[in-house]
Amino acid sequence: MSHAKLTVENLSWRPSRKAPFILHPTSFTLDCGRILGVVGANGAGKSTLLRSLYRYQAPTTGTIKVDDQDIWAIAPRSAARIVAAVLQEQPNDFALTVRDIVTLGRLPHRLGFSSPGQTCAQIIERVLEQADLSELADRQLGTLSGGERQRVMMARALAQEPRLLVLDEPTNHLDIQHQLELLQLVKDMDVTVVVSLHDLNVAAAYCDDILVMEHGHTIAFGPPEEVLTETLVSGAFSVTAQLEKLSKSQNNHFSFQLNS
Ligand SMILES: Nc1ncnc2c1ncn2[C@@H]1O[C@H](COP(=O)(O)OP(=O)(O)OP(=O)(O)O)[C@@H](O)[C@H]1O
Repeated sequence: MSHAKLTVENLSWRPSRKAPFILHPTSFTLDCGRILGVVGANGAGKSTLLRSLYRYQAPTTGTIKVDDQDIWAIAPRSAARIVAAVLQEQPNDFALTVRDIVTLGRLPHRLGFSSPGQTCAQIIERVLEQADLSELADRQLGTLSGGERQRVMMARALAQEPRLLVLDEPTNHLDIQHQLELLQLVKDMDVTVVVSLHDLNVAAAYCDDILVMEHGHTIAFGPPEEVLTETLVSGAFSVTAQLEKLSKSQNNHFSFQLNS
């Protein structure tokens, strides 16, 4: 895998010509290998932004470039060699085994209907191990827990060897250990990442940059310590946010109260 620079310029989206914009024009640059956390209240437009980034929903305006390649100007198969996604919705290929599903991640790299070669098999075994799935490799998807399935989707995306990885709330369904392991895996990978997260403390701990959305607008972009202030977070989430330094870890930590 190799990471890439992501350049988003004037990106917007609305469902139709007469409909209001759900994503208002947004521009940002994410440097090679950085992790961008996208945060915002329910309905702020996070998934809408991500859908254009993983080439599912065509932008109404603007461009998305991974290094110099405009992902909406190339064929879907070529784009699938550059961008991979892990989504909230999980597939229902219940009869396929974990290894079958992870092997699907290699499809964009295969010629026609050729069968997977030795390099491909090595990549699959490596990502199964990275996602702590080696022991489940021959189990059918339908027999796995929600958290195990989520890790399978992560392994499939890694098998794609993307330069940009887009994750829409990837820690849903995961217990604390597997949440931390998945985020550490993301951090250790040689790939540029855009991830939507609801937990601001997790976002601050694992992301290099944060993009805050409110009503379809990008209201802040930058390193967590600059962006995630009490005032901005309180406004974006309509709560009273309090930031304190934890005495043991010295990490910044948000706590929240309903506005009185
Ligand atoms: N195809 C569509 N047609 C009309 N409205 C849409 C469409 N897709 C999304 N929306 C609306 O756009 C808004 C933003 O949705 P989006 O899913 O991007 O928000 P989100 O920040 O990901 O929310 P959540 O945290 O709840 O997942 C929501 O009000 C949603 O109902």
